[in-house]
Amino acid sequence: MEIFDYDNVLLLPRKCRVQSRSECDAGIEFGGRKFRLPVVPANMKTVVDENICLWLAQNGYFYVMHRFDLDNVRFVRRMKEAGAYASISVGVKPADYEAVDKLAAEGLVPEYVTIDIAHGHADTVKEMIFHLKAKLPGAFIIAGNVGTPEAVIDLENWGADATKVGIGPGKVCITRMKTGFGTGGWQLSALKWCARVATKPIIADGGIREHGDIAKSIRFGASMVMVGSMLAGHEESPGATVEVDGRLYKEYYGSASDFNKGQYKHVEGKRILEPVKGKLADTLREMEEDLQSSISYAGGTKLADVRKVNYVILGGDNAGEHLLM
Ligand SMILES: NC(=O)C1=CN([C@@H]2O[C@H](COP(=O)(O)OP(=O)(O)OC[C@H]3O[C@@H](n4cnc5c(N)ncnc54)[C@H](OP(=O)(O)O)[C@@H]3O)[C@@H](O)[C@H]2O)C=CC1
Ligand SMILES: Nc1nc2c(ncn2[C@@H]2O[C@H](COP(=O)(O)O)[C@@H](O)[C@H]2O)c(=O)[nH]1
Repeated sequence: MEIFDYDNVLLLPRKCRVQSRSECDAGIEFGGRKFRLPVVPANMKTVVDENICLWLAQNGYFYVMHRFDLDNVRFVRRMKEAGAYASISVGVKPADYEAVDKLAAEGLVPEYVTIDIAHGHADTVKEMIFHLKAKLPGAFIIAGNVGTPEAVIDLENWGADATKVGIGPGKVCITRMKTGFGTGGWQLSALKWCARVATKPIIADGGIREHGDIAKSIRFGASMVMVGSMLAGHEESPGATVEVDGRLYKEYYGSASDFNKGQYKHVEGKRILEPVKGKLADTLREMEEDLQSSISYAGGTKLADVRKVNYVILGGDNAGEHLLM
């Protein structure tokens, strides 16, 4: 198997077919809705909050609300009252089952439910998928996180409508160091490996450091890309603002960090400071423009055209050109 990652792959251009990049559509259909970008901010407490999720929904973006210290029933009700779609996260513990039951009892069916646990290739996820299918039929179920084709096949067979791939490539992740496991350092080739067997959409989760990494994720099989650090640290981001040597930063911490958990137990995440980088809307607009450029370099007019390009691997044992024959 070829092993590579975002920083040692480049995509190869094809003859341009547009007069202007504005002709290129970076939008994506996902779970029955069309979104402006194949990008979803990570469902983390320092990346999204209720107001950001509502803004994203009302402005044509996909979002997944986090599941920490949150009343999912109240959140779904608020989104519905605002005329927006609801997209929540759940875990696999008794409190998560209770929340699902309450939603069902009140007739509040979220359009999207993400089962979000560290080791998503698990019977606990299978049981939650079955429960969601029974109690909230019609919800689009995303399940993860996983990092192998076997896991993608199992989750799909258990009923997941999309899978989330990425164990440990995140910027505040320490899973690799703490456990010796994961896709950190080879996330892009793990995505390619998983996408070969997937029959439903994949969300590539973690490790995006540049806007161009979004196009690379699409090339190797992602339908959607989950982004944490690059979408944290904005003026409206929920993390606390910290001043260091006269410069402003926002905190960004892992969901499995002691900062999120409130205790030091099974910690697999850390806290960092992200320089404050303006408004979220401006970053998303720039991502869209950059993706439109990517599509034009691919010789296409739509996102799926990026899937057709050749690529090179720079340096290392797998270095070379890879042509689609
Ligand atoms: N993408 C990634 O690489 C990672 C992401 N995270 C994020 O951190 C957050 C917290 O995750 P998580 O700790 O799973 O959530 P929870 O604390 O809600 O735990 C979910 C359930 O899974 C169990 N569990 C957790 N890790 C493992 C494991 N390695 N093997 C077996 N069972 C496990 C827990 O039990 P118990 O605690 O008793 O073991 C619990 O029953 C999530 O948002 C998750 O996405 C965390 C780590 C890696
Ligand atoms: N191993 C851990 N992974 C975590 C934790 N909290 C979140 N995450 C994952 O990271 C991505 C975001 O990655 P980034 O590179 O874009 O910053 C997020 O979506 C989760 O999957 C954690 O505590 N430990």
